[in-house]
Amino acid sequence: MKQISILGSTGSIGTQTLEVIENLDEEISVVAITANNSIDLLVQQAKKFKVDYAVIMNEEKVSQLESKLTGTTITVLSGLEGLTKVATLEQVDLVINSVVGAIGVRPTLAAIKAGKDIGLANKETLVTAGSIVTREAKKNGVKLLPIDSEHNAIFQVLNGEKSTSIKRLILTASGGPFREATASELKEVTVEDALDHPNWDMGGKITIDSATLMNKGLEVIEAHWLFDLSFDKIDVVVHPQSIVHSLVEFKDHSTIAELGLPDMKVPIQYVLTYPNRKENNLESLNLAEVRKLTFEEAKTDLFSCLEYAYQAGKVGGTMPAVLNAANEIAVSKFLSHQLKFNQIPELISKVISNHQVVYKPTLDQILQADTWARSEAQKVGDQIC
Ligand SMILES: NC(=O)C1=CN([C@@H]2O[C@H](COP(=O)(O)OP(=O)(O)OC[C@H]3O[C@@H](n4cnc5c(N)ncnc54)[C@H](OP(=O)(O)O)[C@@H]3O)[C@@H](O)[C@H]2O)C=CC1
Ligand SMILES: CC(=O)[C@@H](O)[C@H](O)COP(=O)(O)O
Ligand SMILES: [Mn+2]
Repeated sequence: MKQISILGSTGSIGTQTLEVIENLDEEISVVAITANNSIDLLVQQAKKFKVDYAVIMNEEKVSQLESKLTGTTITVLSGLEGLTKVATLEQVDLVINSVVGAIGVRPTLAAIKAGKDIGLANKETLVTAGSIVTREAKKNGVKLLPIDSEHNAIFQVLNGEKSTSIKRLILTASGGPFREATASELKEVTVEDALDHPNWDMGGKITIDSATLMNKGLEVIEAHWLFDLSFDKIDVVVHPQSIVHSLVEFKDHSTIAELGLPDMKVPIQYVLTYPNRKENNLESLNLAEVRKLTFEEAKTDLFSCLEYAYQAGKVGGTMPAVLNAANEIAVSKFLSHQLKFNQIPELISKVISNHQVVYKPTLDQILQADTWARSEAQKVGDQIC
């Protein structure tokens, strides 16, 4: 039986992972689950899935969690140490990383060094430390199985095909809720408007990233590392229906895509059962009902985050970590009404232009750049709002 740890079990991907496991015609044992603050949901999941470990990131909530799990055999752990411990447990075969943000870097690296395969939803880990994560994965013979819908689609299309056969990848983007907005309308959008994604029901941070197109920018960098391709071979096309999850154009001009209804349970299940496919009760795609699949260019003049991500990716070194950290701060400021929507790219642009890049960085240098960018972003945020 496959044994797994789920980092971030209380989030959008985490809860859907548990739902897939519950409905799967294959026994998967959930050994450990983790949350940041959501104690009640964590306790409910821990009891239902009879886990061995429940981890709470926020150290202030440990005693609360302990008291709610009194009388069970579940071990309570906390903080980054707890996350790292459950990512490296002897009995675990696969670690699902569905936390949000660069906080996922250390547990992912620890899991890889312990020889665990990774089901990776947490794109910020690859954006921040892709060079080290992919190097260590190769060295330790572990699989990085992408959960992110576009990368999962490409992974399925490639199915072991050599990267030298690829002409280019084409990542699809929904365009987000402001695909048709003008520059002046973008200045006035609210948090509520930005959280209203047209096709996907996701956590707050990624939903804002989709609205700014930073999500697609992060995904371009994620694809660079996962599929070992230069940035000039990774394109983005806006596809408002989110039915075509991404495409690969091969050298011979065959272009192959993976299609489906927008439902993350499909890529999650593929990762859980990989390399096998299992029956499920999800809905079939009915193209006659969908009727129209449309495609258009991304408006990088209005959504400059996508351009900044390409630039940061091409510069390399510590720059993508800085882009990511600045974005994490900008999004959290926007969500707490301290920044306007159109100030998100402004803040990121100022932070990346103030950064002194370290090329071929060590993990410590990457994490230092991440820390620097967070504090710089706070300063810039205070100046511009
Ligand atoms: N949702 C989706 O459909 C998709 C998501 N992704 C990626 O997957 C990742 C997760 O996204 P999503 O599930 O939407 O996010 P959510 O915000 O819904 O969930 C995040 C999870 O991580 C936990 N968490 C949050 N902050 C921390 C922290 N500082 N330390 C440890 N744990 C933390 C949360 O705990 P708590 O509940 O206590 O806050 C929660 O369990 C992101 O990287 C996202 O980009 C990729 C493709 C699709
Ligand atoms: C479901 C998923 O993979 C998200 O990353 C999704 O792609 C977000 O939608 P956008 O295409 O709007 O960024
Ligand atoms: Mn995606």
